[in-house]
Amino acid sequence: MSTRIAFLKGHGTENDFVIVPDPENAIDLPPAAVAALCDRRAGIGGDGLLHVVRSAAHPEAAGMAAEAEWFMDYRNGDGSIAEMCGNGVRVFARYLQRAGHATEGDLAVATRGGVKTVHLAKNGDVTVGMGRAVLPDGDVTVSVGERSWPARNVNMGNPHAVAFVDDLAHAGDLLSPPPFSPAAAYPDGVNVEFVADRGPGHVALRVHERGSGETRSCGTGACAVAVATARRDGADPTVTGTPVTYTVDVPGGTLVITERPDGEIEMTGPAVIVAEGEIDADWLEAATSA
Ligand SMILES: N[C@@H](CCC[C@H](N)C(=O)O)C(=O)O
Repeated sequence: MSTRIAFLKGHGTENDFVIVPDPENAIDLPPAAVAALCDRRAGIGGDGLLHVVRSAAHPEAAGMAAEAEWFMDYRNGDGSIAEMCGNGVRVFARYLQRAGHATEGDLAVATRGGVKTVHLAKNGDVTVGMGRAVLPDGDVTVSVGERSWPARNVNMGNPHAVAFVDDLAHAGDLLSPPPFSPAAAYPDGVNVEFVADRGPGHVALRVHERGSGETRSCGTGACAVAVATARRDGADPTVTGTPVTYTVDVPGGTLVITERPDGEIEMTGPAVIVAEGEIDADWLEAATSA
């Protein structure tokens, strides 16, 4: 009988993840294994994978172990590595709570983007301190078919291009990454958000994620959108001392983003575990070497 590997499935505003608990970092997860697990037809299916490892057991996180017991080793659906995943870290915290490693209240989680504080609320919402946005200078353009838009370059630990559009349908089918220029703006690729106004302090987005394609939500993307919209609207809490909050509708739900006067950004939304089961290790090995 083949070995079995435990997994769970979860989502945050329908940004969905395969969760692989592996406290001692004993499971080999090369990019092909991650892509096989995230495959929606031949695998379990997910926009990405959350490898749950004790910080002390992972070479990229050992330096954060004193601050955060657990490391979110996040992978995109194509197996590539990303610096940060905002919905992922909220689902990661929900998993830790379910597994008895965390309780309601605050929890520190190590990520490639540094240690993040996550708050598990009584009402089921999960809030994460996402850190500060960086807005590099320089004009960026993104395009879809014949249309192109100026975009705001926003770094949330990972790269984003935020384009304001009249109609979200103008983003087309988003079956391939929207071209951008100049190429030097994003040497490692980019997540592209298309944003439409819905009312005061209220926007809606569609997103094409680097390494995952169009997804139903992107937490770092929603934060990038909130900051880009605030600056477009002439609001900068670090200058005025007044926090700014945006409701961001994503295809899979709603996220609430607040930028505080110290520049720190908080994101709140749901995080749900929907299933758990076992992966057949023989299948995974075969799928990985195929
Ligand atoms: N869905 C995530 C972002 C995941 C990483 C992204 N695809 C990248 O490559 O930067 C989120 O919720 O932030």
